[in-house]
Amino acid sequence: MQDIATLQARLDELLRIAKSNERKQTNFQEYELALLASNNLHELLGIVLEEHKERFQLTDVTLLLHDPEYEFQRLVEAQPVKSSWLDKLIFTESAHLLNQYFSPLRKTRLIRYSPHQHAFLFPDQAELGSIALLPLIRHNVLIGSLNLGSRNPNRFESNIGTQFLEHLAAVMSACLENARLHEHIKLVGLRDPLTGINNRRFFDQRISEEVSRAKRINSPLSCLFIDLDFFKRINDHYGHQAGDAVLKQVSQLLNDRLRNSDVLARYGGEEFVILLADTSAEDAGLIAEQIRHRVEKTDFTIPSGKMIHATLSIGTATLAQHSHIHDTKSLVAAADQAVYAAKLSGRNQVKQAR
Ligand SMILES: Nc1nc2c(ncn2[C@@H]2O[C@H](COP(=O)(O)OP(=O)(O)OP(=O)(O)O)[C@@H](O)[C@H]2O)c(=O)[nH]1
Repeated sequence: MQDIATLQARLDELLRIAKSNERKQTNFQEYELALLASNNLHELLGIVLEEHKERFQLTDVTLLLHDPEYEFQRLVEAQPVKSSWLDKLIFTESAHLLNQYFSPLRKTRLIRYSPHQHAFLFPDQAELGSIALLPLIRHNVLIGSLNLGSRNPNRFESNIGTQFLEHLAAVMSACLENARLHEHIKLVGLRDPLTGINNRRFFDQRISEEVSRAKRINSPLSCLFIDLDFFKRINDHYGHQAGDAVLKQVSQLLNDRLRNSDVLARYGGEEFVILLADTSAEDAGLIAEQIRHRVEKTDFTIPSGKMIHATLSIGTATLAQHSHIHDTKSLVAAADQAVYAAKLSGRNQVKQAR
């Protein structure tokens, strides 16, 4: 009799566990479907930063993303962001910082919460007992971590199975990457979204046209490569929004200086390029010097309201008849070498390609 009762109790227990697992699985599946059905980055972030917590009865859910080029931040900031997300969406430029939570195995970690070690991942300062840190991996690269926090110290313990969580992390990584690419493609076009000026793709198309034209009418064509000096320091000292503000103001200043026939583009991060049609090497040098001087004298306003200074280095090159600079490739290469020479000679100066 005793045996049957024990057996029955055991069966009841197993049935209870099976039912609970089934509920869990359904919940995970529904959640995954919602992630997969999301249409854009903001919708996806809403699901992760808001729905996740309620659905799985957690105290806090945050997302840490590795964002060395500020791309995610820019895509997120392109639309209004709920203030409640600010403490839940964390960016880092440092792969090292992210790796330190997972290395070397990059496995899901179920651990006791330690304010000393984990406060960065949970800026809300909620009272947490245990946490799960899920590495988000895409194409073998650690792109971020999903951080789940519970007040209950026993909710995430190392002996609990992590299968569901690992599956979820894989789906979330794919969705994040997908949303990022999707937003990126929308922005690519021929304009640079930050500064509103032409982007490199536009420049690459236009330079071939300009070179053909210059050769056809036998007119000089000058190219200016412009690179902000020690720009990393601006980001490091004042934050990347300050760096962005300087980039915008520099593009405005360059734009104001040019004629309609000139071509201005953002070539890369803190690099700009200008094509000056019908402009000799000498005139290009004068224009470059004016630009350099104006930037040096400008008070750039950053979001904190502070005024800061910046300088830039410029390399100029001119395509002309009987010169070794005679096609697109040699023109770009010569201007690039000249700006490099300007940097080497101490920055905040103009160098002309020979
Ligand atoms: N804020 C901001 N920073 C950017 C952007 N694109 C690139 N950067 C930053 O520009 C910096 C360029 O750094 P470096 O290539 O080391 O050059 P630098 O500090 O300007 O030094 P020099 O060119 O040698 O004078 C990096 O820190 C990038 O993160 C952007 O769109 N916005």
